[in-house]
Amino acid sequence: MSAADLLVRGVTHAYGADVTLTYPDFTARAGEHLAITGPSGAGKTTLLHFIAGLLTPTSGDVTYGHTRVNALSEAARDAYRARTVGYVFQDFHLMPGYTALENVMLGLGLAGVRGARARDAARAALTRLGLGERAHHTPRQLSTGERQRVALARAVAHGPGLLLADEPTAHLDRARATQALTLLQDTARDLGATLIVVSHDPLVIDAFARHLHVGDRAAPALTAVVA
Ligand SMILES: Nc1ncnc2c1ncn2[C@@H]1O[C@H](COP(=O)(O)OP(=O)(O)OP(=O)(O)O)[C@@H](O)[C@H]1O
Repeated sequence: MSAADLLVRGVTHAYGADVTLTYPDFTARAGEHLAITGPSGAGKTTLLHFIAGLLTPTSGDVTYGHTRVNALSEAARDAYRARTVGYVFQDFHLMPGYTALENVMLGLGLAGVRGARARDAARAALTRLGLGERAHHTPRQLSTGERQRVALARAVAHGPGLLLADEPTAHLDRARATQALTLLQDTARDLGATLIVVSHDPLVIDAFARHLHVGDRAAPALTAVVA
């Protein structure tokens, strides 16, 4: 899967009657790296969920290539996500009873890659991320940094065009955080994927040339600050 342009236009979202989030329009070109910043509660994770097709905004459009993600049926959104998106969740979301290899294979299965091909691709992704020796360990037997690398291996094994990461340095010390960030950026570059990272960590923000600021929802005018 090669990367395509991502367009976000006129997106708002209401969580019940109390919370309405309004987003700046922006475009991420194929293969671009973008950091989404902003205060806690501004709606950064929610925006990542729209892009991943995990959630449909109340109004507006999220378009990836020729796909209007918000207009897809639930089944089509699942298929879009499985084939097009690699998502590294803040808490990794690994299956505790499965080994690292099996966790990566599960993700590949969703993308339609099964059997020996899935095993080979999962092994290759784990090896590329320095986890070849840890493939048969379960998440509980792995360090936090290793778990994060398994989550990254699962996110990239199927060659997604869009790689999304939510607070990828949140659980790591500075040295590990730098390593994780470099890994994310290098992996995205190798894949030719568009990389979008949500973070309020200055380390992450400094590592990205392009930023999109999602403002506090109390402020009516939200602006995109694009370097
Ligand atoms: N399922 C939900 N139901 C109701 N409100 C929600 C739900 N999910 C998020 N919200 C609210 O929407 C707002 C935006 O949440 P979101 O998690 O997207 O923000 P964020 O910028 O990622 O925050 P943080 O930096 O603290 O993780 C918050 O006020 C949050 O409480």
